[in-house]
Amino acid sequence: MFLIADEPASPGLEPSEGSPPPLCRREAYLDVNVVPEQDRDEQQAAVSRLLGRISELKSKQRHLEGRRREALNRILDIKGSIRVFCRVRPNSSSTVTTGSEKVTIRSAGARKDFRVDRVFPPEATQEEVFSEVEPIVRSAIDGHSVCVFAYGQTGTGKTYTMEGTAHQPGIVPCAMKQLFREASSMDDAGSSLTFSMSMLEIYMGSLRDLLGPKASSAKSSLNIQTGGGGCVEVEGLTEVRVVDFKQASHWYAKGKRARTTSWTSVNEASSRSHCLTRIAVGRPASGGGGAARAAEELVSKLWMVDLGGSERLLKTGAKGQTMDEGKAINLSLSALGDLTQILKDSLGVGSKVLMLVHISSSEYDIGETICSLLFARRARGVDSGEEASEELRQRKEMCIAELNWEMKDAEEGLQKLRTHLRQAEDQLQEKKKKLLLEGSPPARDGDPKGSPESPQSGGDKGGACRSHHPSSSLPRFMTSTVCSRQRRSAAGEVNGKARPARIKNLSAVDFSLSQSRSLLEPPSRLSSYGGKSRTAKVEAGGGGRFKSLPPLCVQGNLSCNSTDSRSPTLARSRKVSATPLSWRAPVSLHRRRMSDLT
Ligand SMILES: Nc1ncnc2c1ncn2[C@@H]1O[C@H](COP(=O)(O)OP(=O)(O)OP(=O)(O)O)[C@@H](O)[C@H]1O
Repeated sequence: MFLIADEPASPGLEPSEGSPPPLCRREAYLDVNVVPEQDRDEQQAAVSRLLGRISELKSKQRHLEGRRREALNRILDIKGSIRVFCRVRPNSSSTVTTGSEKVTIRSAGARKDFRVDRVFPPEATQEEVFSEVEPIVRSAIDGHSVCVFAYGQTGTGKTYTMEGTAHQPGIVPCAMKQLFREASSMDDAGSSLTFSMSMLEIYMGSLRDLLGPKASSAKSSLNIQTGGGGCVEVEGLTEVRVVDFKQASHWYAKGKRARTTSWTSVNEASSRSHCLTRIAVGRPASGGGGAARAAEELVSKLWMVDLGGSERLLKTGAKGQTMDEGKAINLSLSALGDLTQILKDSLGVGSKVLMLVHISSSEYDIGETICSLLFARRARGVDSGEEASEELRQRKEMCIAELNWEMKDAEEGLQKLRTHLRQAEDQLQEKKKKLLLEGSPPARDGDPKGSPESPQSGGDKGGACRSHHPSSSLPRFMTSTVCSRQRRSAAGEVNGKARPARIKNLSAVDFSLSQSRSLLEPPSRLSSYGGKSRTAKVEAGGGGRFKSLPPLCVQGNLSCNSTDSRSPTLARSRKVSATPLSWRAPVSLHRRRMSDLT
């Protein structure tokens, strides 16, 4: 059988009565689309070989993606699962001086140093800030839940850092862009990821859905529901599926418009609320288990939170008050108390928390600046000025350098693999086309050899909804006191068992616990701090998975390996029934108490 070059490819086409003249047949024989009968088997074999090659490349790709992911996760573990950065707002003042990990406050002949994980001086750009945040955001793609908080005195640049401007985009838009970029570079695995977005604010004690239809954008009653496995859902919260950065930006702009801002004497566009942007990254649950199982998704959440100004009440609500450090810290803890219930499934084992503390360098703001830095110290889990020994720091740095190398190596390997994969897939398409033209169906694409496990689904996915009780692993600065637990148990939460909960009860309890705790503590002063060092954070057991690392990395207290078996995942489809009660007033409750004190 011959096909004529200009004719449409019609499998099984036979020469008709008025067949073309011999010349025409001869031309057709020279055409590239013509596959002589005897070549068919060879073509089929070539297709099979290509399918095998593609399968092999994909398997290597999964392996390298796994290596990259593990290396990143270990880097983040070594750096600490709760990290604190400090950004200093541009101001012409010498009260605050900065090093790469140190902020120094000078006032009235006194001086105090505060250590954080990274300092961004006034001249730091948005790109510089995001470059440090980026690995943490990336781990959301890898299946970990991530919370990024901007905290600090009003007017110090929290919204600037999180939202940015049209020309200087902040963390939220940059993170959205990065998530989609990462997903698109992951080929098959990336295309199975889903992204959905929600925005809410906590305003005057109520939750407001910022992406809801106009009618419901007024104060609405959203309930916090805790599923059996500890998964937290805000019932009724709008969740929009987004497929690219453009869509995500559109919804983000809508949410920002709905956010309540108003004028205060301190900041012309002061945020009067905590604004929470959530991007839920969904991936198919691995492990088979039939159609029902396949329909399930594992979800990790990236929360980006712009907290309301930390001292507004003291400065604008209670004018003329002398700054009291204890009260200010108390207020900041209370702000986080607002969020405890909403975020509790994203703050446990395996999750990454980043607190971006914003300070002003002005002498006038020194009280709030110190409060913010004290809070940063507390959040970081370092109660004393003593830091890890120089030796330990060096070991950490060595380990991180090795793991960075490992990650870079894997990324380069992935880059090459992608090129080979593209080439093989192009060749396969060519071959298939030819076989189709020939009239014989090409061999079916088989699944890649080996397990079709999604690269994101294996291993420790502490960030995806977990079946352990999340409150058992909340960061220390968000955990409850004995007093609050007693009150909580009186309110009906028995033995920490997860059960449907309304935020009204728990949030109010968390609030008062934070408050009572700080009020019981003596006000902090520049000179006296005591407590534990942070070295325990980098002590990770385990070994053997990074055998190529130098001995330094696996000896002593510090290991590049960390395994965590306590992070089973929970499919998002688990939901609990609605409780038609709204929650209200923890903030206003708190404010009343604060004003009682002032
Ligand atoms: N690093 C910075 N570089 C340039 N401008 C900044 C920077 N930080 C803050 N600003 C500017 O300072 C002003 C106040 O910042 P912003 O609104 O972000 O403060 P905020 O901490 O979010 O305040 P509030 O808690 O009251 O909402 C804005 O005009 C912002 O553009």
